[in-house]
Amino acid sequence: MKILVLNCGSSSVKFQVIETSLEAIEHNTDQTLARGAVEKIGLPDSRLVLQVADRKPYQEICEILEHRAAVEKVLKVLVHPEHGVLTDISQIEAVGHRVVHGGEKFASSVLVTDEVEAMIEECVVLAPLHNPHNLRGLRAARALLPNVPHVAVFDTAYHQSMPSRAFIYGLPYELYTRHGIRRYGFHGTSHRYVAIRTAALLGKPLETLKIVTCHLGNGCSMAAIDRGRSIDTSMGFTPLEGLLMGTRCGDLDPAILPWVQAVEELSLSQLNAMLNKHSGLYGISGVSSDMREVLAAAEAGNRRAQLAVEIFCYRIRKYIGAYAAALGGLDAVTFTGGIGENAPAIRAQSLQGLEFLGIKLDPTANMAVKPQTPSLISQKESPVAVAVIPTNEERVIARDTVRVLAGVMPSFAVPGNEAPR
Ligand SMILES: Nc1ncnc2c1ncn2[C@@H]1O[C@H](COP(=O)(O)OP(=O)(O)O)[C@@H](O)[C@H]1O
Ligand SMILES: CC(=O)OP(=O)(O)O
Ligand SMILES: [Mg+2]
Repeated sequence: MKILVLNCGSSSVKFQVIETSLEAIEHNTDQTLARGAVEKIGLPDSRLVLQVADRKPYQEICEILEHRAAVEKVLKVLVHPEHGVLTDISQIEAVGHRVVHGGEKFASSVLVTDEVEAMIEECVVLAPLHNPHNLRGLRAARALLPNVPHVAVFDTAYHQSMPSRAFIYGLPYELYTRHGIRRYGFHGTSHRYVAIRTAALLGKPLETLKIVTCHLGNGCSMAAIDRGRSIDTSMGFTPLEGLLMGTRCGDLDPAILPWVQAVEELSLSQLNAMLNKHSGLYGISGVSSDMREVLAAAEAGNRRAQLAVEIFCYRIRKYIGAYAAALGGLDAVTFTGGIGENAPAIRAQSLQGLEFLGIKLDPTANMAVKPQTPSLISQKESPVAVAVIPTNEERVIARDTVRVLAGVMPSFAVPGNEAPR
């Protein structure tokens, strides 16, 4: 089946066309036919980029004002006689959508109906920065491709297996029962995919492994995966908690917030912007939110850039220790995401001093990791394996679309793990 995968952000629509099937999933032979993005939606210099294997990337600058126009543009370029990969739009048999927040309503990927769309709308209050854009893309695609099934794949669904001790905060319980304030966790499609690929790389059944996965991109999160199930994760009610990120602060003392708000006379939206946009690597280094630039500045002797990198790695190390304890043991640590896959110095520094846990990094293998190649970077005799696995959230979305349509999509909910309502 040819599946169109859409990941709609605030100012971008990322897309892929993936050829997959139940057989392809089993043999890991799915194929990406095209990938691309519409970026800078709403600005006069919006652009469309399309990459097709063995062809020069195609780019077009054009004014695209909103998400529906962006999705329309994507469909148009996909059937373009010269640049496209499809002869006709009817070749798209289904559409898979990334939806960031599914709340407690969705513990699995689902076929989109009007009722499901309304339930996703109800989750907008939980993720005001992500869900409205996802929903806009979903609606546009359903309107433009009304005759094919649409499937929603949630960042939060995989973490619905967490036990209540991991997802309830130490706040008045009514905040949970009335407003759904709890840890949800994000990047679930990525954590799930790299855990499965880690088991395959080790040649061991996933059901026997305790794995800590580190998704380090612009947003960063870690998960403790016990025999294939997420039992804890570092992001929380929103994608702000946990690790230090490009522009997000991660863990902090919540009492800082009212204090800073008062002393700096900030509005709520300014406070939100401070936490989400002006913190993290960028806020500490003052250089950039991009790890490559922060590393270059650190290398050149910039003390604040060095400190930002140190804090970034130290926090990963703390979470590895915490999750080894939560899991009651550790078989593997896996790195993924733009930083996790491409920055050997960050991997090495994050694992520094963890030999006592059985983590013995092979420095040569760590330096030798090739792009887009699953690699083992621990020493042969290391009790804990360390892996680098390229993530592929779009592939999971395409696969889940096939699974949902075939009626073989599992639920990640674990009976007994719910909290009293
Ligand atoms: N070679 C590299 N060395 C260090 N960091 C890198 C490298 N390549 C990419 N990155 C970092 O990866 C991050 C982006 O990760 P990515 O997973 O692509 O982001 P997104 O979450 O937007 O998908 C940026 O901080 C970028 O600097
Ligand atoms: C949920 C989240 O943080 O997503 P991203 O990493 O794409 O920002
Ligand atoms: Mg990402």
